[in-house]
Amino acid sequence: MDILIKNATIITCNAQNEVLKGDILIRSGKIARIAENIDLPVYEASSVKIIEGKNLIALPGLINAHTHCGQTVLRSFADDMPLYEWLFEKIFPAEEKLTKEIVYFSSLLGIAEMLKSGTTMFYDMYFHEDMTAKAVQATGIKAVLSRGLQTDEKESLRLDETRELIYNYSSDRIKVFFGPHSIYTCSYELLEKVARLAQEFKTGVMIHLSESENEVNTCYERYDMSPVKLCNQAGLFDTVCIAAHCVYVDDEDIEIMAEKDVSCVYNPTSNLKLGNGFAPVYSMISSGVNVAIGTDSAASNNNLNMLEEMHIASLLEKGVYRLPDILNARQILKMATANAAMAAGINNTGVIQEGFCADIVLLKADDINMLPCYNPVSNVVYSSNPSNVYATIVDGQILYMDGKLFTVDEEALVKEIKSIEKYLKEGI
Ligand SMILES: N[C@@H](CCSC[C@H]1O[C@@H](n2cnc3c(=O)[nH]cnc32)[C@H](O)[C@@H]1O)C(=O)O
Ligand SMILES: [Zn+2]
Repeated sequence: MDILIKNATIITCNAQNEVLKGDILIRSGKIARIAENIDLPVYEASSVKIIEGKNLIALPGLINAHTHCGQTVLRSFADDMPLYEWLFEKIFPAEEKLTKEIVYFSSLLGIAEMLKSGTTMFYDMYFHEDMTAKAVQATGIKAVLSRGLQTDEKESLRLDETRELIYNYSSDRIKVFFGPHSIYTCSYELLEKVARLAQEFKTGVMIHLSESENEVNTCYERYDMSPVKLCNQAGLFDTVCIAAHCVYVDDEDIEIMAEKDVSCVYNPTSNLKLGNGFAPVYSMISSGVNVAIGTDSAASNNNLNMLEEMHIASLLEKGVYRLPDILNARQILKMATANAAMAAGINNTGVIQEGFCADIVLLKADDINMLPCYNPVSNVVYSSNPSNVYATIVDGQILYMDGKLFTVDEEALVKEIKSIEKYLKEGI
C-alpha cells in the first residue's frame, strides 16, 4: 500500500543537509514526492495509508555497516577479554556448534532487534550466510552479505559458498560481497584471489582491518608492512572495499585509503569492549576517507542498536581528540545513512530524496526523552533510544510500527532462542 506521511520533520541527510517540515509520498516502494503539503486526489485517497507526522521525525533508515547477524545467539557468551582470546578460545569453538538452523534464528533475532531500533539495512559477514539471506528475505530488511573466508582446508568450499550466495540470493534487497575475514586468518594468496574474484563478479569486499595492535605487529613480522599496505598490494582496494575497524592506521595508511576510496566502518563499542582502543576517524575524515558506522556483533557490543552506536561514535572521538566540535550530530547521522550506502556503492538509499527507495525511520519527537527539540538532529543522535522508534519502513513496506513487528513472529522467535540457549549451554 502506498503511504503519505503528513507534517513530519524530515531529516533528509542529502548533500545540503536539509531539514524540512512537510509531507512524504511513498509510491510503489519509492519516495515519489516530498513537499510542504501533498493533497491526494479523492479517487486515490482510499488506497493510500496516511500517517500523521506532526509529532514524528522522519530520517533515512539507519545502515549498520558491520555486523555478524548469525552470531546474535552468542550475546553475553564471552565478555571482558581481549580480541584474540575472545575469538580463538571462546568464539571460534562455540561457532562449531552453530547449525544452519541456529544461524537462521540467530539472524532473525538480530534482524528483529535492528528493525526495532530503526535499521533498514546491514552489512554482514558470517558462515551459513545462506541462512542469513533467508532471514533477510523473510523479514523484508536489506543487506549486503558475505560468507566469511579463511585459509584452511575449507578455503575453497567457502569460496564456492560465496559464488552460490551470489547466484541464489542477489536481488534488489540483497547484495553479495566477498568477505575475507582478516589478514591474520587469510593467506596472502587468498587475499589476491579474492581481489580477482570480486572484480570478475563485479562486486565488493568487506574485511576486518587493523583492528588490534597484535594484528599490526604480526603483519609487520610476517610481511614487513602494515595491514592496509598488504591489502592494497594484494589488490583488494581495486574494487569496492569496506574495511571494518581501522583502529591502528597510520598517516600513510589513511592516505592510501583515501586515494583508493576504501571506506572505513567505525565500530566504537566493539573497539572499546575488546580493549582495542579507538579508530582515528577524525583524521580519516579530514583526509577524505568515507566513514560509516557499525555495531559489530552482539557478542562483542553487546547489542545491534545503531541509535546507541551513533551516540558513542560521536562522544568517543570528541573525548580522545579533546575537541568537542568534531563529529557533530549531523556528520554522525550521515555516517549511519548516506555514507554507509556510499561505502557499498549503493546509490538509491541512505537519503530522503525523491526517486530513492522508501527506506525510512519515524521517531516519536514528543516522547519525554526527546523534549524539548531545539535541534531534531541532535535529539536523534544524542538523546534517542529504540523506544522512540515509531516505524521502520523498507522499500515502502512497514516492517515495524507502534511496537509490532509485521514480518517476525516474536513469540515463536523467543521460544526458539531460549531452546538454542539451552542447547548451547549444555553443549559447550
Ligand atoms: N570462522 C568462519 C569464517 C568466518 S565468519 C566471520 C567470523 O568473524 C568473527 N568475528 C566477529 N567479530 C569479529 C571481530 O571483531 N574481529 C574479528 N573477527 C570477528 C566471527 O566470530 C566469525 O567467526 C568459518 O569457520 O567458516
Ligand atoms: Zn566483525
